[in-house]
Order: sequence, then structure tokens, then C-alpha cells
Amino acid sequence: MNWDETTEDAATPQADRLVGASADHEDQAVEAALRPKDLGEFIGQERVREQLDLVLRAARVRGATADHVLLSGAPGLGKTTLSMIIAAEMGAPIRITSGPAIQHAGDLAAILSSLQEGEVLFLDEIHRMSRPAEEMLYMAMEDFRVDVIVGKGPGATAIPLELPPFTLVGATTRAGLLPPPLRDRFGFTAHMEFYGPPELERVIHRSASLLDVEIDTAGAAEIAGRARGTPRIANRLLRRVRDYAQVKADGQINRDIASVALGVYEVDGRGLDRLDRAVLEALLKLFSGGPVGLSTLAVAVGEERETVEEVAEPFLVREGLLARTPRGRVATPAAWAHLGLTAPQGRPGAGGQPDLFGA
Ligand SMILES: Nc1ncnc2c1ncn2[C@@H]1O[C@H](COP(=O)(O)OP(=O)(O)OP(=O)(O)O)[C@@H](O)[C@H]1O
Repeated sequence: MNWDETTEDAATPQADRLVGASADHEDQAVEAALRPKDLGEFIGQERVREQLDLVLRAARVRGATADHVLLSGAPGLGKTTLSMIIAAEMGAPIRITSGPAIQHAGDLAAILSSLQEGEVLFLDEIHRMSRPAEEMLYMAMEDFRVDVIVGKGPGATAIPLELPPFTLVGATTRAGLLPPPLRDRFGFTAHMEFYGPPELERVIHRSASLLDVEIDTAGAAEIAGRARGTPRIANRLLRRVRDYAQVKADGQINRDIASVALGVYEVDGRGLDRLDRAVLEALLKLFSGGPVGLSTLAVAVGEERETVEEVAEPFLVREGLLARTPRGRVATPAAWAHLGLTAPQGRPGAGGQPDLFGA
């Protein structure tokens, strides 16, 4: 396997959060050992797995290179893992790079021209590639050919370069940002969903056995419930709970150990961390559940607007704890219940009272 560049963005505000979905340095070091190696080992995402299995089998039967594959979904759901599985199932080598690493068409030409026949090219964050590189990719995907431009201005000439057949696996967290001509050139598109608790429990049991950690069913369920639907977070929480179990107990993980350990790390029963709870608490206690503007809410929790909007809110919205309305942020009845607070009369969540705020 060849790494052209790290695929993770360590500079995101999420990077140092225990429940952040982007990979931190420790994740990068440990993930290689935890990655499922074939489709049979890959947990969950049944529909994607079944469809991909057909695509790959058919290509093998034809003795051909597999169609280009687009994987979309949030960070940490297994896109890199699946790309490696595609290469393994096809018995092909894999090259890994990312959109931000390809700023010039020449960068892409250099990678494409060095691919071997049948190789899998994994392009993470494909939506962040530069325009000229993107246009070069169209031709490469369709005709296995690129035009390399030599010289500048009126004297520039295009030298056609034949490429060996290869499989592009593009990954994106923002499928909607891909221009249709690029999207259309993928033979198979898979959308990866967040994982349910039973699947995350299986991920945790599998990782625990690879890490040689003893964990019982209730302990795995406790961690799964706080892992925000994301295997990467489940694996990270497992490692923190293992640390706690080794230092404070006999190394074995059960429900109590998992619950106390994650309490120490301030990850609550639903997977909210300190920032998430600070936003919710401000919304409920200072603004009676809203509506309140994003800037005001950000000042109240002492954070940047962007941090509240991009780091805390997506999960709170997904969990049905906060709603973004045209009049501002509004807490849902579930938010009051989660923090154990009672909504003032007449607010959503005040039990049997009318919803006067249209949230
Ligand atoms: N279905 C799964 N079964 C078991 N483990 C999984 C599964 N999906 C992901 N994982 C584990 O979660 C971790 C993160 O997965 P991966 O790096 O593939 O995510 P990603 O979607 O590529 O993330 P990013 O978008 O940040 O690159 C890996 O350690 C991997 O082992």
C-alpha cells in the first residue's frame, strides 16, 4: 500500500475531542490493526456490503477491473476501510491520496501515470480537489487516458497518455458538493449510514478481542450507546475505558466500569461531551429553550460561532435535541428530558402544553 498523504485533517476543531469523528494521531496508529480485512469481517452496512459484493464478484468473473466506486458518509464510518477491502477482494494494490493533496492537474497526472494495471486509487475528500484536476479525472475515469499539457500559452501542446485500467474509489462526506459529471462517472455509489447500537457492539467486541481486552455484553452496550453511531468513536472510547479498567480495576470491562470511565472523560449516556452539554444547558437555562440566535448562543458558552455550529450542533440536531429554525436555535422536549430539567409552561417539552413557538 502506498500513502501519498495523510487523509485526516488534524486541524479541525474536532481533532482533540474524545467524541470527534475525525481521526487523531492515536487513531491513525491503532486503526490499521483494527480494520476489517474483507467484506465478511466488515460489520453492518448490509445493503452496501451486499451490492459491493456483487460488483466485485462480477468484475472477478469477467476478469476485469472493478467499476469506479463512490463512498459517501460521515467521517469514521469505514470509507477508508472499505476501499482497502475492495483492493484486497480484487487482489490489487492500493494507492491512497486525498483531494486537498491534488491541487494541480500535474499532481494527479503523476499519480495516474504511475498506477499499475488493476490498482485501486483511493481518493479521500474527493470534493476538495481543484477544478483542473477534476476535469483531468473525468477523462481518466472514462477513457483511461489523460492529456498532459506541455508548455504554456499559444505554444502549449496536449500529449495524450494512455493509462492502465484502474478502479477509482472516491470518498466524500459531502456527496451533494460533487459536480454531476464527476458523480455520473462512478459505476457504483454507496451511502454509508450511521451504525445502530447492535452493530457498534459487534465492532467493540471485535476490537476488544484484537486488543486482548476482556469485555462483557453489558460493557460493550454501554460504550456503544455513547459512540454516536460511529465505529471510530466506539474504538476510541473502548481504548479509554480499557485504560481505566487497567488502572482502577482488574482490566475487565463491564457496564459499571464503562459507565464510570466514560463519566471521567465527560462523555454522557447519550454520547454528548462537555461542549454539547454546555450548548444545551445555555439554551435551556439562559434562554428558556430558545429561540435564540447562533451568535448569542456562542457567546453564552464562550465559543466561536463556527465551533457551536459545526462541532456541537450537527450531533444535537441528529439526536433530536436541538432544532435550527428560521427564528433561531430551539431546544426540543427531548433536550429538557436529557438534562433532567422541566420546561417552563407553554414551551415545547412542558408536558401537555401547546407548542407556542412553532419549533
Ligand atoms: N464496518 C466496520 N466494522 C468494523 N470496524 C469498522 C467498520 N467501519 C469502520 N471501522 C473501524 O473504524 C475506524 C475508522 O474507519 P475508517 O478510517 O475506514 O473511516 P472513514 O470513513 O474512512 O473515516 P474518514 O472519513 O475520517 O477518513 C477503523 O479503525 C475501522 O477499523
